[in-house]
Amino acid sequence: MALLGSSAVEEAARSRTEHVAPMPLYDEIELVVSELSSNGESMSLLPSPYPPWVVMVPFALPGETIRARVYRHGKMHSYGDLISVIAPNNPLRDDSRVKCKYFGACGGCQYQMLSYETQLELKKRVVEKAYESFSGLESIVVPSVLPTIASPKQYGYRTKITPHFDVPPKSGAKSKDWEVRIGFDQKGRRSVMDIEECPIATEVLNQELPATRDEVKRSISTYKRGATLLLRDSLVIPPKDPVDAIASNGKPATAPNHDEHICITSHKAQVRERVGSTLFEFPAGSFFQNNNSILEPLTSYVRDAIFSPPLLINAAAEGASVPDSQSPRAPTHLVDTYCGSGLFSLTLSPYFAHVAGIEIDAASIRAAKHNLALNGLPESKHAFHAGKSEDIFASVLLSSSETFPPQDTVVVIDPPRKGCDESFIDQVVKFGPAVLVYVSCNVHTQARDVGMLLRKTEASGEGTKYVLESLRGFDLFPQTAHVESVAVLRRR
Ligand SMILES: C[S@@+](CC[C@H](N)C(=O)[O-])C[C@H]1O[C@@H](n2cnc3c(N)ncnc32)[C@H](O)[C@@H]1O
Repeated sequence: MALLGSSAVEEAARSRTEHVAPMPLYDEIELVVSELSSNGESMSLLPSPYPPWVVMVPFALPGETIRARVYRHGKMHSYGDLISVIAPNNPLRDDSRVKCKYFGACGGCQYQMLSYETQLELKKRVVEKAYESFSGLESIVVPSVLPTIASPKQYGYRTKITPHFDVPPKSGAKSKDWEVRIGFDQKGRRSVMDIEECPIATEVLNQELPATRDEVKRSISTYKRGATLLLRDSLVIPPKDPVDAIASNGKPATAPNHDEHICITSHKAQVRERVGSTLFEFPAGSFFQNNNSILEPLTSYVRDAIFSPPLLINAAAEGASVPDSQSPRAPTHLVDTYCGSGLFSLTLSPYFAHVAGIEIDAASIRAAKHNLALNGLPESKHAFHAGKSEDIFASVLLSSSETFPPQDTVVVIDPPRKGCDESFIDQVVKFGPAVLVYVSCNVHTQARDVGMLLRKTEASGEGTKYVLESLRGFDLFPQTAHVESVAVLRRR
């Protein structure tokens, strides 16, 4: 941990004191916060005469003097609850900004007391630090991180929430006063908080939540174990068959309003979302990004990053004409790996002659194929493959029916939080596409994979070289410490 300093870390390892906490559990302690961790928790060094030791406390800000109670120890650090802010960092902190009555206890949001500009700046810093610490790349090859792109909606944006609950203990003293709590995890605890509303969730989800909670409370005795509920915002899907549009009284139903939002609670039911002019339908239980308001800016950014590299934009802005030999030819083929129901393949489809998608979830692949027809896109130029990216990437690209010339191909990589399998990176390196766009909700695994990709390319000795052209955060998760990161790599 940088805050401790490498000599303190080495000394603790030598003396085997890394796990010897210098204070007992539940001690209350006064701290001055040094900085924020990438998950938004404050980090403070214990004051002298304690040995070097960090205490992580949520909901506190750099420069603040706080009182905290330690509840868990780790290696050279402990976790504490915030008891009070003795000296707030004004104007960084403004508690009148907080819109949620559960803020400060719920584990969902970390940043409601901050201005939105500060949140964006903190997320830029998270991307910078991730590349400093996890990419293994020399700073000279890492470009300056561009300002974080703001979310058009900063509250009321979450299109999916998953409140959960436990069942009553079978017997014992606790079972007498037990009351069902339906909501989200309490910060730093394994206990569920009872949550009646969530201001970062969309309006229809908040409208539906009371009825869903009441239903669980009414039927709690029928549950053998705890469960997780699903509430998903959807546009109304028009009936396929005109017969469906006949109301039960036999008269034609009033025409449904297809821009109306409804709440879907069944995993198997279809959800509809619109991104720009592209419609997506997918099963409610399958993956789709949770902040619809920023998806059009995100997909347009990826398109522009592919076709208008910053070098060309800068040259054009300065009035210089770019010689043909220097202007890269426009890619014609797109491979969307970890494609879900086709967010990138479908929104970018008009700009490519051939598009392939790879996704592990067969239901999402069925949805992607359905979404082609939904948007009137030709089946002939698209191919969606169900399977693991690491198992089928090379075979998809080498199959005789779909030829993807590496020098004309863009590969979009958008894996889950754990990042890519190394064997997938090996296949990408071997293939050597013209452009790589790596989108990730975990900038730490992204930095690790991008570093690996650049080193493996250098080591391959095939003469292929990539430039890490741009890095930028997108704020898919306002009020929280999470950031989506987009890295663009171009073959030179
Ligand atoms: C972060 S999501 C991105 C989905 C899509 N690009 C989007 O933005 O809607 C990651 C996707 O990767 C899929 N996935 C997970 N492991 C995979 C693997 N080994 N190979 C292919 N897809 C995988 C998940 O099912 C999920 O749909």
